[in-house]
Amino acid sequence: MPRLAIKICGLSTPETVGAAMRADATHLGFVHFPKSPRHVEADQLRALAAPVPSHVERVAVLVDPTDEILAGLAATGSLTALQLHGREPPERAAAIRRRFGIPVWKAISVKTRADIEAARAYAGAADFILFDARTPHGSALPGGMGLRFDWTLLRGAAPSLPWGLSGGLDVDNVAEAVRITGAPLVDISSGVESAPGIKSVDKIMAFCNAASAC
Ligand SMILES: O=C(O)c1ccccc1N[C@@H]1O[C@H](COP(=O)(O)O)[C@@H](O)[C@H]1O
Repeated sequence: MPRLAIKICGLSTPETVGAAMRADATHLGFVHFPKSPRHVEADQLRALAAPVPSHVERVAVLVDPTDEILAGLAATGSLTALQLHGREPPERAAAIRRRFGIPVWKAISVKTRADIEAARAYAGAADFILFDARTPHGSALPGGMGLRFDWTLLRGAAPSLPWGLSGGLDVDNVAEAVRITGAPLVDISSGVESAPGIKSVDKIMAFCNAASAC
């Protein structure tokens, strides 16, 4: 069976990037969204990603980004994927993929089974679907709030693209999440923090150990 892929998201310091690499995370995520406590500028992202070996994926997390923002990030030459975490429709995802030549992940906010079905519209437009919990109306952030959705909604869903699970994962629930959903990738941000935006080396290690045992 292929190993479970692990994405540690919202990294913003060399120490925690190092911890994620030592813990064998397969994907590192960098948030570029000024409202987020995890926001990193393009130069910071480039510096953080510099020591990361090429087999470890580097994913930028964005919310309804303009082409100008995307051009600045693409110019770092550091990224292997763009995670669109806003309201980008399939046409926008496809246009971004075409223009920047970087694989596109689309985050889908899930509350009901219909949300999971809606992801099918991204076949041919995006490369990967990330199912995340829907944040309450009026929230400051569309993700990274430690909220989970009903994982049983993914039972028998057979998504039309490669996919992963995020939203409210932590060291104590990751095994159950993978058992219920069969997710090939798990993505975590606030579950490996000691406070919003402050990643914990110990929590990163513990989460990766637990996920690797799945
Ligand atoms: O983490 C953020 O600040 C963030 C901001 C804007 C969009 C997405 C964001 N985070 C993503 O949300 C999911 C779930 O996070 P959590 O584990 O529930 O805290 C994850 O993919 C983050 O990349």
